[in-house]
Amino acid sequence: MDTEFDLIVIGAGSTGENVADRAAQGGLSVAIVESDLIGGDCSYWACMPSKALLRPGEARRAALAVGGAREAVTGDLDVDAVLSRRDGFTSGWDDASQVEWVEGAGLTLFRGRGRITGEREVTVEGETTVTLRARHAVAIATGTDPAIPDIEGLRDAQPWTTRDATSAKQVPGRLLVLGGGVAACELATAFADLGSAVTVVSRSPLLKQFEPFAGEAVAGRLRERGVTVLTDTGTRRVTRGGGGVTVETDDGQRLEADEVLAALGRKPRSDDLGLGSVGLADGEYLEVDDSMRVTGHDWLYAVGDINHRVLLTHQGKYQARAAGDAIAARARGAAVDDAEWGAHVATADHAAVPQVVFSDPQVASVGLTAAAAEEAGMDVRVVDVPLGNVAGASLHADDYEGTARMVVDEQRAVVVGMTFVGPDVAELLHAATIAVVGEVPLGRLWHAVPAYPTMSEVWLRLLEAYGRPD
Ligand SMILES: Cc1cc2nc3c(=O)[nH]c(=O)nc-3n(C[C@H](O)[C@H](O)[C@H](O)COP(=O)(O)OP(=O)(O)OC[C@H]3O[C@@H](n4cnc5c(N)ncnc54)[C@H](O)[C@@H]3O)c2cc1C
Ligand SMILES: NC(=O)c1ccc[n+]([C@@H]2O[C@H](COP(=O)([O-])OP(=O)(O)OC[C@H]3O[C@@H](n4cnc5c(N)ncnc54)[C@H](O)[C@@H]3O)[C@@H](O)[C@H]2O)c1
Repeated sequence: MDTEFDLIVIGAGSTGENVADRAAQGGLSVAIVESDLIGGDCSYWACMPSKALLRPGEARRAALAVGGAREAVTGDLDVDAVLSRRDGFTSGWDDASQVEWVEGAGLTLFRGRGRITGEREVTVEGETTVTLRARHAVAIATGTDPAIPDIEGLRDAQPWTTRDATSAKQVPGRLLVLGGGVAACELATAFADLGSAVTVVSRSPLLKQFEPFAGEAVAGRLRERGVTVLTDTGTRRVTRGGGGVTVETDDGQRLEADEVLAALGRKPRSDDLGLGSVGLADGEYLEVDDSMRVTGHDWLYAVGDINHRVLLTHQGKYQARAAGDAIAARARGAAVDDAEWGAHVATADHAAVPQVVFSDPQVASVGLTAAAAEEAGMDVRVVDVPLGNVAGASLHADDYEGTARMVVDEQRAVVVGMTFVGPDVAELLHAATIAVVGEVPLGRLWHAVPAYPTMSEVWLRLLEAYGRPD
């Protein structure tokens, strides 16, 4: 068995697969090490199953919002059918098709736990133990685990994590969701759709990293649908007993449910990676440059969630393309284009990250919020328009409600941030991403004509509200 490769990748999630693939396409021999399912969290316990749980409720709501179609909706969701469709997306938590892909991509797969045991050396504990050596580089793409913070009784209560919620086989009658971030909002929406009586307990407003109107809209709709949303309320204590769970909040409320979901952020999967053997701290996120090279270690890369730049699948894969190409270029002794926006760096991580929250309503944003742009010292102008006034939106759904916000850097007259909130706004986002990444001057955007009657005409409303530059 070959044990020496140009590149060894630890972790075959969406990020690790892409680092390995790019490097292999660049002519390197690549080993990829995975201790669980090939495909990682996104395929089995995060993006795909969560969106599969959310989509049926969203489709039902979309039909209910259109007169004529509304009359055809005669029942609730079929929970078993929803869970079974979700199981289809995770292939029943079987990674055979991903293994086929790995083989087709020319990668060598080692199943087992990988640990760094020295410079350019990885030991894999699987059915047998094998020590691999890297001629050029090792890339860590081990992702994150759900964090269980030190809330009294929480760990002992064995809460559901996002992993349990996305792979749930049953729908709890009453579900308490702790947290107010993206996972909490999406999973509260999904389980409310599936019939749970849901209570959300968040120590801050919902979705606080987005424009304030986003979390307000999501909290408003959850409440309209009967979900109890407690914001600015911490959790004091959690106890499990008598077949259920009790949560006591900081403001003295006592909440009971059949299950509690801790959607309270993530922690790095780096506590058992052997980082100490090369002078790095165990259990921490890894600090990297824009080509994902770990500070002070020119042979070591950290890509995706594990570097904590942006915890999103598409951004991890973007980093992976840059890092895989950079590793291949450096191995060949070729030039590395690491200038801003170059081929071998992930510049967009800093100020042009797109994200969609698949809540009700959806939230789609890219770049900076108004507050973040101001904090960055920009001369900011904010333009808000109601999406419901756009012809395409009024056709899309009766009484369509939504908001679009454009954040402009006045000095450069370019868009630095955009947020859309409303039903089905996800697909509006990429045009905004192009405007932000391309730094398209506002005057030129007037020539990007949105088709009539689509929701994209909101761009025209935003430009008109801003005023045509001379
Ligand atoms: C509920 C939920 C929903 C989400 N939805 C979205 C979404 O809609 N869109 C989006 O962009 N992002 C979403 N995210 C975030 C997204 O899931 C992560 O950003 C993404 O999965 C990170 O990919 P990764 O490859 O870095 O890590 P992972 O996917 O976690 O992959 C890491 C892999 O490394 C393996 N591994 C770890 N340690 C070792 C070791 N020592 N040896 C061998 N193998 C090891 C693991 O088993 C795993 O397979 C969601 C997250 C959650 C929790
Ligand atoms: N659609 C998507 O793109 C999507 C969906 C889900 C998750 N994700 C990503 O996955 C990552 C994890 O999601 P998440 O929602 O778990 O993380 P998050 O960081 O978005 O939210 C964590 C929440 O937990 C709260 N919290 C943390 N510690 C707490 C404590 N001790 N007591 C009370 N509250 C506490 C925070 O205030 C926050 O509301 C995020 O980066 C997110 O962007 C993306």
